[in-house]
Amino acid sequence: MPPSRKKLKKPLDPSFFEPKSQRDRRGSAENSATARAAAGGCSTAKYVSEEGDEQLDTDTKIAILASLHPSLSTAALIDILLSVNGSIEATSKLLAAGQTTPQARKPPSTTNQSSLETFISTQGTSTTTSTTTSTPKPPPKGQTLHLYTPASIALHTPCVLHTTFLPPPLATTLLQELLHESTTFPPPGKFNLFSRTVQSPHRSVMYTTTPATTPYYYQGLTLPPPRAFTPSMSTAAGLVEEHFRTLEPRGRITAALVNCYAGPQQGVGFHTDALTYIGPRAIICTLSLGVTREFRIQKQPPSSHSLGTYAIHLPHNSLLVMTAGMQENWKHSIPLVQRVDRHEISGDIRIAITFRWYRDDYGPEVTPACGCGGRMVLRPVWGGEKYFWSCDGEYRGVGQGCGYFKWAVFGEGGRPVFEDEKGKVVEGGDG
Ligand SMILES: O=C(O)CCC(=O)C(=O)O
Ligand SMILES: [Fe+2]
Repeated sequence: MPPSRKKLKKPLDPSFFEPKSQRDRRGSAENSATARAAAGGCSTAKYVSEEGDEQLDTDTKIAILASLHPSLSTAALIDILLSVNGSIEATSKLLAAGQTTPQARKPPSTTNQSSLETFISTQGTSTTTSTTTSTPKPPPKGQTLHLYTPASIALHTPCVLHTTFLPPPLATTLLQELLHESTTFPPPGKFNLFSRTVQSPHRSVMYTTTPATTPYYYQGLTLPPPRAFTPSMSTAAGLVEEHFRTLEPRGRITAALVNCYAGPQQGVGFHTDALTYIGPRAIICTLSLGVTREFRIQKQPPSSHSLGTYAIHLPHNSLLVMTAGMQENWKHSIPLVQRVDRHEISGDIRIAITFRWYRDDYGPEVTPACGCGGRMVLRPVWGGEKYFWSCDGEYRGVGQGCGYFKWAVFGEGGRPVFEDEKGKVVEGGDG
C-alpha cells in the first residue's frame, strides 16, 4: 500500500471547494443568467408580429412573452405556447382573455411519459402564481418531466441547451463525416464503457487532439488508442472551446467521446462520466447530430424519497452543457425508445460528440498506478463534498485489485496532489 500522506507543502485553493450551498446558489444564478442570455434578454425583447413567429426559436418566443407577461412563470408560458402551436399572438390573446392554463394538450412525443404540460397539470398547482425566479418543484418519483426549451431546461436542471449551435452547413458536414466514421466503430457490447451495471447498446470511440503516449483506461479496461479529430470535428471543437472558455477560462477541448446510436433501441443506461481524466467539477459539452433523442437525468443520491426524472430533448445541432458539479450530483442516460422521428440525413441514427477537457494534470501518465499494477480512478462522494482515488480492480471482477483507497487532495485550480512511492508530495503537470 502507498505510504500515508505527508503534510502538504502547497496551500489548497480555497475557492475551488467553496461550500456547496454557495456553489449551488451561484450555479443556479449562472444557469438562469445563461438562460436569460440565451433567450436574448427578457428586458430587451420586442414583440414580433405573427408573420415573424415561425422564424423565432421557442426560447426567443418565451423571452418575448415573459417581457409581455412578467407575472407568469416560464413553465406556464411554455405550456400555453405549446398548446397554440407556438403562436405568440395566440398565446397573448389567451392571456389577455384571462386564460392562464393551456386549452388543449399536445401529445407527448413518446409513450408512457408525461409531458411538461401534463406534469404541471397533474401537480395540481396553479401555473399562474409561480415566478420565473423561483426554483420549480422537481417531478415526483415515477414521473418524467419533459423539457424542450433552453429556458425550461435551465430553470429545472443543471444543464444548459444551445440550439442551432454550429453554422448549419458545418453541422451537416460533420454529421456526414461521423456517419462515415461510425461504420468503423467497434460493435456494441465489445467492451463496456461504463460501469458493470450499465447497459451500453451503442458504439463509441474516443478522439483526442494530440495522440496519447500512454493508454487510457476506463472501468478496468485499456481503451483502444484514441483517434485524431476529423477536420470538421476540429472546426466544431474550436467553436465549442470558445464557449467552454467562457465557463472555464483555463479550459481547452482536448478530447471527445463520439457515440453512435443506430436506431431507437440503442442508448446508454444511467451513469456519471468518470472524473479520472477530467478532474472534479468538470464541464462536459455534448453536440447532438441527427435524430432527436431524450437525455434523461436524475438527481442523486437515490433515497427512499427519490425524485422523478427530467427528459431533455436534444435536437440536431444542439449543444448541451453539463455544468460544473453535475457529475457529482446527477446521473444521465439516453433511454431506449419505441420510435424516433427520422432525420433527413441520418435516418434513425443519432451521433453525440461529448467534448471534454482531458487535463494534462490528470493525464494517464501522471495519475498514479496502485499497488496491484492497476490504475486508480477518481470518484466523488455524492454531492461532491469529497473525492477519493481507488483501485480500478473492482471493475475487473470480484476479488480483483488491491483495494487502494485514498481521499483526494487538490491544489490550485483543482490540480491533483499525490505522493510518490517515497511519500513525497507531487502535483500533476500543467493543466
Ligand atoms: O449521447 C449522449 O448525449 C450522452 C453520452 C454519454 O453519456 C457519454 O458519452 O458519457
Ligand atoms: Fe455520459
